Amino acid sequence: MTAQLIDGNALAKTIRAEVAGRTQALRARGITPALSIILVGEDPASQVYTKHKVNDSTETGLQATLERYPATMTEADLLARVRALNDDPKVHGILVQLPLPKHMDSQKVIETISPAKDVDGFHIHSAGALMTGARGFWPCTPYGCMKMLESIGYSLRGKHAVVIGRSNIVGKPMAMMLLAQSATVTICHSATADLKAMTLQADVIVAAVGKRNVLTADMVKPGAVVIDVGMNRNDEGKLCGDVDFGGVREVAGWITPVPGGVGPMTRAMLLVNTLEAAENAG
Ligand SMILES: Nc1nc(=O)c2c([nH]1)NC[C@@H]1CN(c3ccc(C(=O)N[C@@H](CCC(=O)O)C(=O)O)cc3)C=[N+]21
Repeated sequence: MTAQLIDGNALAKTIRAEVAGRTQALRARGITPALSIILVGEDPASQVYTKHKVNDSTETGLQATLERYPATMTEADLLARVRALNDDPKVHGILVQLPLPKHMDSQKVIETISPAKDVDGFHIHSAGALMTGARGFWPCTPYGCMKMLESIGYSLRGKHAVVIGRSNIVGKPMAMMLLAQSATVTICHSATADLKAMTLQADVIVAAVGKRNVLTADMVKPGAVVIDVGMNRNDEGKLCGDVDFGGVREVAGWITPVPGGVGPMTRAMLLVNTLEAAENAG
């Protein structure tokens, strides 16, 4: 049996349509949701990603501004720019594209963003809110994964979810979101002794490592839901995830593709967070 596909492009489109409707309603009240994106340096992937985010925003009726600065920008100047955006009532969301040049302390930059405008959900305030169940912005990638599970009507209660990866932007917040839905959650990482023993017990597997073929067919319980957060290139230069898609799709019950899976959902949830930042302000 071949797994059913969870189509991130299609779901993201539905979410964007909802955001567009709510944005229109806000604009009728004189508030235009506005996102400021800061890109420092010339990283080609970052240039593509930020352009995508601006286009998504514009097409959905939000206002997005891309500010570009040279890699030689000082950290002090960047912090000053972030503070100015914090103080600008017309700006509802602030996104500083990562990675930043090496001479900057990314965490310090993120902590300078006002939690009310932290639409990436990377601020410690947002992380703490997620952990305690308080209101706050959820990081877009794991938030998008939760929406994908919701879209197939999947109940996490009592299920075993295995998250592979423990980053602050995906693995850890993903585990918190799954836990909040009453899943039993295991977080695996590079020091996990027997990854396969863990994943074979999983009803849901989220692969968020950033390495090809972290999850292969022999590691998956028949019928499991497999969510692939990876964004890698294969030997032919084609985009691929962390999951051996061809093999795993023959075992899993549901699977997300790369491209067209978690990536578009990440961008859609950024729009949702920005809209909600504007709704909160209005
Ligand atoms: N402050 C900050 N916030 C981020 O959210 C952030 C960041 N920095 N730095 C880089 C990563 C990466 N990221 C992606 C989001 C969507 C796709 C995406 O839409 N991918 C498409 C393919 C796009 C393509 O063709 O390259 C897909 O999977 O179908 C990819 C990558 C957000 N990031």
